[in-house]
Amino acid sequence: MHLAAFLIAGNAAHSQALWRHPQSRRGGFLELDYYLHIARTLERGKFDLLFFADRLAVSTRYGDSHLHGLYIGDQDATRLDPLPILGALAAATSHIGLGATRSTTYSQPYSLAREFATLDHLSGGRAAWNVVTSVNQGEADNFGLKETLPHDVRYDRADEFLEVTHKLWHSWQPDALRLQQDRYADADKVAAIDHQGAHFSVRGPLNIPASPQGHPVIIQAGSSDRGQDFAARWAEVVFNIQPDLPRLQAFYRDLKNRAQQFGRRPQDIRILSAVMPFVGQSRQHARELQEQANALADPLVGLSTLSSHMNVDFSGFALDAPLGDVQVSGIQGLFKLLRAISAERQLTLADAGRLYAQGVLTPQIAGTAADVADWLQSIIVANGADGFVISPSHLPYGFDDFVDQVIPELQRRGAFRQDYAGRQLRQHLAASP
Ligand SMILES: Cc1cc2nc3c(=O)[nH]c(=O)nc-3n(C[C@H](O)[C@H](O)[C@H](O)COP(=O)(O)O)c2cc1C
Repeated sequence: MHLAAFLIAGNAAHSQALWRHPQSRRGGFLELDYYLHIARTLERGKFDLLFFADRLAVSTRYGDSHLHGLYIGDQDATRLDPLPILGALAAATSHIGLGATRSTTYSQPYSLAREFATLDHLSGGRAAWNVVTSVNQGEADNFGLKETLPHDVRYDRADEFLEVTHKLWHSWQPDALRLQQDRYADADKVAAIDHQGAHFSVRGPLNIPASPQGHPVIIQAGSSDRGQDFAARWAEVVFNIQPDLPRLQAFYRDLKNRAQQFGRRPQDIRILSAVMPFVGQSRQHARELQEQANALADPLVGLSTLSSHMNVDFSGFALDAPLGDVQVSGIQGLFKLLRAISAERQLTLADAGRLYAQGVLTPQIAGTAADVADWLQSIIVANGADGFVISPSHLPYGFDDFVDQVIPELQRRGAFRQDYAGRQLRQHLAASP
């Protein structure tokens, strides 16, 4: 079983009520020690990695203005840049993987290759990149685009982006740097990449020597058909959000098969599914924790976040009517899922907004440590996932209960590592307990 921790360097996580939770430290996301506590707790729990999701705009789709999202504190209201935070966490940890989101639509390959090569050197081989193509008009507005690129064009650009960054990361042979008095580097072991493509023209080489991992671990979370092809070609870790076992198994089977179509082995991709655990001393206590968190979820916050994710303004839709079928250019996989759940449970738009605010459809598990461990293991055994993205309901202490209660239970069962076998992230992902 592999475990990743889901973080946003801001007021929310998957739960958009996170900042309103009585146990959350409001404004803590602006302070370094907030992240240091989280990272040290997760490393104590032997997590494979922690990673920060990210977005490059406040929500501006709901009501075609930023006022609503900021007034009520939706998922995109405030986000620090995750990479400087990871640099600080690299100094405070020694084993846990450190992942950050960067957009292929609003970055340049050369600068992004430097950011992650730098992190990989400074962390001793623990860097990971969650590759996104970005989803909404607010981001396009911040980067000079009249409108967001069409969905599949974003992925075509992303494919070329990954080709260029991999060429750059490997433009130095591992032993090229000599640091000798008479020879700084074996220059003939460092090659220009001379990339000329539809989207990028990059000469290279990178001005950073080969890093410990060679290149960062590549993470992706697309769930559309095109998104899954992209993942099958490039991703070593794939995140997904699926509400039940049949959907988990279908996604797992499909993606593992796609990997083989791209000449890769099924085990080359670790599929981690998002889950939000509520761990109690009793089942009743756990349910109370879950109800307390969910009661803080405001339907209009969820609709503001939904508007941002789907790049559609839901402010004009009737709250008491079902969620209609609209063409979305954002996270198509998630919208399809929300429509299916809304139909199954006959949700109104307000209900769907509340559900979305609770956790962006991330399934919630409430129970004792043994109950949560049972559920996690049942998904692994049923080939629903290779592991999980653990999503917090509050921060900075939202992972403490899981690390203090569920990890020891999983370790006792032999279902999770007792300790790290190596120092690098790719080693954690290769190891099975
Ligand atoms: C667990 C998870 C985390 C994600 N994190 C981000 C993120 O940080 N930033 C972002 O723009 N999109 C994020 N997404 C959305 C996907 O990265 C992807 O951009 C989106 O699913 C669109 O792809 P699709 O149309 O192929 O589904 C996330 C999705 C999932 C399931």
